[in-house]
Amino acid sequence: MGSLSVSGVTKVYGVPGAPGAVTALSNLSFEIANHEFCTILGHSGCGKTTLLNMVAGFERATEGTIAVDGTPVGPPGWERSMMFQDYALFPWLTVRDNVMYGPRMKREPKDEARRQADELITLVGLAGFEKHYPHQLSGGMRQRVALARALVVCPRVLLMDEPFAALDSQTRSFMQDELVRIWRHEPKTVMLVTHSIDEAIKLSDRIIVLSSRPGRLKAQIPVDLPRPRDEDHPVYRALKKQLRDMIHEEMEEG
Ligand SMILES: Nc1ncnc2c1ncn2[C@@H]1O[C@H](COP(=O)(O)OP(=O)(O)OP(=O)(O)O)[C@@H](O)[C@H]1O
Repeated sequence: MGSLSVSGVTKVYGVPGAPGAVTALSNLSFEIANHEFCTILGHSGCGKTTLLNMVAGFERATEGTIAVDGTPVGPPGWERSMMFQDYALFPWLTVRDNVMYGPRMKREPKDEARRQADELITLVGLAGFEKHYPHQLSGGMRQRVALARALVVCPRVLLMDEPFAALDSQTRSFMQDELVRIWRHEPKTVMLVTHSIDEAIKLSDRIIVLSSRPGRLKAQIPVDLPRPRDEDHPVYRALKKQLRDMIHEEMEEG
C-alpha cells in the first residue's frame, strides 16, 4: 500500500490576504498510485519543496487535503520517509548505526535492527563499509547511506528532495541508475522533486509539471519508455523538448 493523493492544496506563507503573504501553491490536485515513481518538475520557487514538506508533515496546507492510502497526513511519520540533498546523516555514527537509527527508534530489538540495516546496506551497494563514518565516504556513498536509512523503516511513500543535486554529473548519473535498480528491487511509491529534466525523464513513470509561483498543475506526462532509458531514443528527445518548452514558457511568465 502507498497511494498518495493531493486534493485542492493551497499553501500561503504568512496570513492569507495580509501584506507580505506568499502563495506558494494554489489549488493543486494529483494522485500517485501505489509503487509509482512520480517526479515533480518545475522552475525555481514554484513550490516543489513546500509540497514535499507538506506531504512529509513538516508544514501544513492552508487549504486542501493530502492523504496516504486515504488517511490524511499529520505530523512526520515512518510511513513517509524523506531523503534530503545534503544527506542529513549523523556524522558521529557509523554507516550501520546511521541505518539502524530508524529501526531502533521504532523499538526493534538491537539484533533485528542490525539485520535490517545490514540488508539495506547490502542492497545499496555498501557492504564492507558498515563501520565507516560519513566523513570517510564520497558524496555518492553518503547518498547511498541516506537511501538505506530512508528505506529501512519500510515507508509507504519515499519523498526525495533533489537527492543528487550536490553530486558531480557522472556520479549523479550513476546514482540515478542505482536508484532505479533499488526501486525495482524494493518497489515503493516515490515522489521526487527536481529541476532537472533529464533526471525526471530518466527516473519517472510520470512527470508532474508545476507552473511558476504560485505552483499549479501545468501538465502530467507519462514516460512511456523502457528502462534503462536511452537519451538518444526519439521519444526521449521529443519529451525533453516538450518539457524544456514548458519550463521556458513558465520562466517567461513567472
Ligand atoms: N518558510 C517560508 N516563509 C515564507 N515564504 C516561503 C517559505 N518557504 C518558501 N517560501 C516561498 O514559497 C515559494 C516556494 O518555495 P519552495 O522552496 O517551495 O520552491 P521550490 O520550487 O522548491 O524552489 P527551488 O527549486 O528553488 O528549491 C518561494 O517564493 C519561497 O520564497
